[in-house]
Amino acid sequence: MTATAPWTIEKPTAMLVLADGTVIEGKGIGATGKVQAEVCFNTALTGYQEILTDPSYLGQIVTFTFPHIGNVGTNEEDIEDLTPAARHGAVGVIFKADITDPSNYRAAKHLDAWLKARGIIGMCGIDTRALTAWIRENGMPNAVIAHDPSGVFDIDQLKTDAKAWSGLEGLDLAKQATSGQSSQWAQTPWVWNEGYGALGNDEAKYHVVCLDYGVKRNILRLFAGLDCKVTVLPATASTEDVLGLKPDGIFLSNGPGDPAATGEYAVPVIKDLIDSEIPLFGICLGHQMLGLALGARTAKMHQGHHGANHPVKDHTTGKVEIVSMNHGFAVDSNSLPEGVEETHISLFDGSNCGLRLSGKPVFSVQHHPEASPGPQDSHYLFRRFVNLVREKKGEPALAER
Ligand SMILES: NC(=O)CC[C@H](N)C(=O)O
Repeated sequence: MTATAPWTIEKPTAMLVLADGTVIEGKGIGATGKVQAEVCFNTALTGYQEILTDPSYLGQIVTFTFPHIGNVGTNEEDIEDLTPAARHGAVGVIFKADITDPSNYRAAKHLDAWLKARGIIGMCGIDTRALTAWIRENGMPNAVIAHDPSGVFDIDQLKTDAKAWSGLEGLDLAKQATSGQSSQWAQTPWVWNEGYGALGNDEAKYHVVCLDYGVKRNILRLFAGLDCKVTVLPATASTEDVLGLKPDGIFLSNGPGDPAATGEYAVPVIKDLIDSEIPLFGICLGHQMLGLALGARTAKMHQGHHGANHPVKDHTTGKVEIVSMNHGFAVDSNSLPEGVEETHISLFDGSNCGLRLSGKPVFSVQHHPEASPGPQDSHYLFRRFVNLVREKKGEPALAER
């Protein structure tokens, strides 16, 4: 008797077709249909629901290197996008193993049903190690993922679709991922056995304005946990919209797509905000856009950084933090103009992970200090930001760690 590999598919109901014509067969899961996107791999062992709902993944298909995804089901709490109805997040997903029935006290829905409801097209039963190795070798490919329970696919058409997609480079997705209207945020971080809390109006000492390019909820919660009420503004907000709110601090959020493609509407506003002398903090896309506003360049990476186990060094303290990452573009360290200091680097490849502007309360990081999912080593960056606000008000600094 010949052993059958667990990923052998008798009747494929899903296809991943890469722009170079590679065809990978699998079993369809989640929503049906087809979508063009870039494939990236994520090495996190936990937190699939937060990953899939991170708006920074818009335009991407995530292949998880961890083989068993879905074991703890899904719930209403672990969603990261501000407007879940708009479904800003990953558009496709790839797992090695099929999804098992959930086993967790927080599970409210099977991952397969949740993927269907959210419109995420998926496939399982493929050798995700081989796909990951392919991406490491060749870079993140443009592709089409298709799921059809009939098992009938027009492969030539899928190849044409995969080739025809112009990719993430030059693509502005921040305008699409932004919540598009102003809103208030006061929810504080999740606490074991208690769930999420709320910051009362009289407890809010500071007011932070967040420019939303596709913000994750846990970033806003960490601000609220440090006595900051947050006003979230759309990506296209003007300098006057921001300054009119008289913020104590300004935050530039994470988000999808190419930072350089936001140059026309967002970067000029960020330049004005730097001049305002109000403490300014950026994360991921916000970091890249701040870099552009300061005169640096950004570039597409080969395989990007997506995971929850990346070592990053903070030059300002000499400490190494293990962080959550999700980016496919990066600020080119060699392009940092005078007066802009590189504060953090990736210990995987030396790429830029942070900057600050000398003489101004302005800094940003490439990684995701809010974690969600991931280690919480970088939470100190939120205190670093609040300390800039406190310094301006003549208040003593909080301990960073
Ligand atoms: N997480 C993010 O904000 C991602 C930023 C940008 N879209 C990138 O891929 O590099």
